Amino acid sequence: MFKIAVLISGGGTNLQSIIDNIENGYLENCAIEMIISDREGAYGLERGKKSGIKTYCVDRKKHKGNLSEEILKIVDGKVDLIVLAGYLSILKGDIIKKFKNKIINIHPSLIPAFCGNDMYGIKVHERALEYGVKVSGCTVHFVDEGTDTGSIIIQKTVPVYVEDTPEELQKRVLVQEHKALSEAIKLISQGKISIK
Ligand SMILES: Nc1nc2c(c(=O)[nH]1)N[C@@H](CN(C=O)c1ccc(C(=O)N[C@@H](CCC(=O)O)C(=O)O)cc1)CN2
Ligand SMILES: NCC(=O)N[C@@H]1O[C@H](COP(=O)([O-])[O-])[C@@H](O)[C@H]1O
Repeated sequence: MFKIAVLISGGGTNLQSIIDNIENGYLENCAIEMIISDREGAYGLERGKKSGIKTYCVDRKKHKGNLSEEILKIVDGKVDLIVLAGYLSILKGDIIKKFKNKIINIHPSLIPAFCGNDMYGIKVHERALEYGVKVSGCTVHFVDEGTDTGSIIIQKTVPVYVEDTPEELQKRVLVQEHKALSEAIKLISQGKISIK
């Protein structure tokens, strides 16, 4: 069984898409071993509890200096892949080394556009609309020491309309995020991803 830890910070629709794709057999050899949030009250934790998945909260405020170390203690030796699904804290230190090319992230833009520090959530779509892009989308990439700098695995595009609000663009991109994330997990679980 290909074991996954999913890290979240908010509503957890990307997490839910993984749960659903395991249940419907698309991710047939995968299992979510645990869900870890960096903030209390993240609705993604409720999603996990409803599906009988072990949940943890490693609060980013209580663990200001050792957040990544605390997460490593939970996942070390227990999972094959760590999935950042709307996770808004930057991972640092040993976890990056120990899980080299075994941590992936979903970002709501076509990296290298609209990414990096302070680029998350609705802000990404606000910047894209301000810039006037005609195409946006999402990126699944490996996580390294930088922010949104790891090797790209999958990208999916969406059209951008001049009348779009940030919320409308976010909603259109989110549909593609849910597809891209499970596609990447499936390929990795099948050993079909290699890095040049
Ligand atoms: N080592 C890495 N850790 C993380 C990465 C990564 O690429 N490398 N990706 C992020 C997810 N992310 C973009 O996809 C991202 C998340 C958060 C931020 C950011 O600026 N966060 C703020 C705090 C926001 C909050 O807590 O509400 C900050 O750090 O000041 C940028 C990009 C996950 N981890
Ligand atoms: N840079 C990271 C980032 O912006 N992540 C974004 O947060 C949202 C979380 O939604 P969810 O909690 O419903 O999955 C998603 O759009 C995800 O791409």
